[in-house]
Amino acid sequence: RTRQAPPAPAAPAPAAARTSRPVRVADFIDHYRLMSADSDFRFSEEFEELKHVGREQPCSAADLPVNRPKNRFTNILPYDHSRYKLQPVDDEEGSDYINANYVPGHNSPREFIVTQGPLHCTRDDFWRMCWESGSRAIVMLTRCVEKGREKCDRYWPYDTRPVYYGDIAVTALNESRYPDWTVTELMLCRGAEQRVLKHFHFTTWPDFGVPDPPTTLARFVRAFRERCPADARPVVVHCSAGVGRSGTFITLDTALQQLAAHADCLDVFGMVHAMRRERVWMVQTEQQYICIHQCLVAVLEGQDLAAPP
Ligand SMILES: CNC(=O)[C@H](Cc1ccc(NS(=O)(=O)O)cc1)NC(=O)[C@H](Cc1ccc(O)cc1)NC(=O)OC(C)(C)C
Repeated sequence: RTRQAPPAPAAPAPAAARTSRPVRVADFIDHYRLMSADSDFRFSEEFEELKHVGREQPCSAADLPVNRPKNRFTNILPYDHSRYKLQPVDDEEGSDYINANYVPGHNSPREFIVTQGPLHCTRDDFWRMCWESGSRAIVMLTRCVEKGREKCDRYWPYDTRPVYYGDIAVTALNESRYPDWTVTELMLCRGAEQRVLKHFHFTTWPDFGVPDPPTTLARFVRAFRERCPADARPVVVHCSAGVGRSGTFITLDTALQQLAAHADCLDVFGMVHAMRRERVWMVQTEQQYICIHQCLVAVLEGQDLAAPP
């Protein structure tokens, strides 16, 4: 009787894609040196692992014909499961739609509402989102025009005269200008209700790039946290597409709050992985991913990153 060969061992299951890569704070500076060696070779490898995260999720609302004109870019659409929904208006199809997603931060799984730079035709929806979400802060990370291209509508007043966006009146109360950002206090009025909202506008961050020097971003994050209302309401964050610069800002803000809370580890990979499950391409470029690490190294080295007074 011929002996049958034993069955071949089952092929090893493919290594489950990692969702986190925590680094001990005590080792972070050495970790940065290792990752950046050989022209950032290991940063490139790690960033590449994030490429497809979340991309299998549907964006059916964004794809509706009535909503297509509301998207600034054809390839930056909000996933259905995490999209911000406006209060529907009567039975108007698409009236609950805006290109925006909830994204987690240090303080809550829905700490941020990340959105595209408003279009002229969506700026009333943008203010409705700010009002209905109860937000008390907007972080803007693009200029309205960059290299001759419109990146974002001028959706807030140029001076102190009130401007209506739909049924919401917005009035600029005061403005503080610094070399790399401007903070404006805005009064919002809807019916008999009034509320103050702070607008933090970073003005020197080139699209697809990083601030120069990168640590300017850490200064801005500090300035934002020092002046942001300390409550649980969502912070609205946008750039032009609402993915690259917005994701970079949120990741650094989250990591700096973890350091301030004396965390033992930092998991930048895990933060970006979690954000990309909620919105596409959060932290868009490898340089932005490295910039986050450079800011964290500067903070750990004790560099003076005090925000301006
Ligand atoms: C590389 N550029 C882009 O992908 C931008 C969207 C985008 C993403 C991120 C950022 N940076 S930001 O998030 O930091 O603001 C700006 C713009 N998309 C477009 O320009 C897309 C074209 C495109 C590019 C790349 C791609 O893989 C698929 C389609 N163009 C486009 O949507 O054209 C319109 C505006 C006329 C409708």
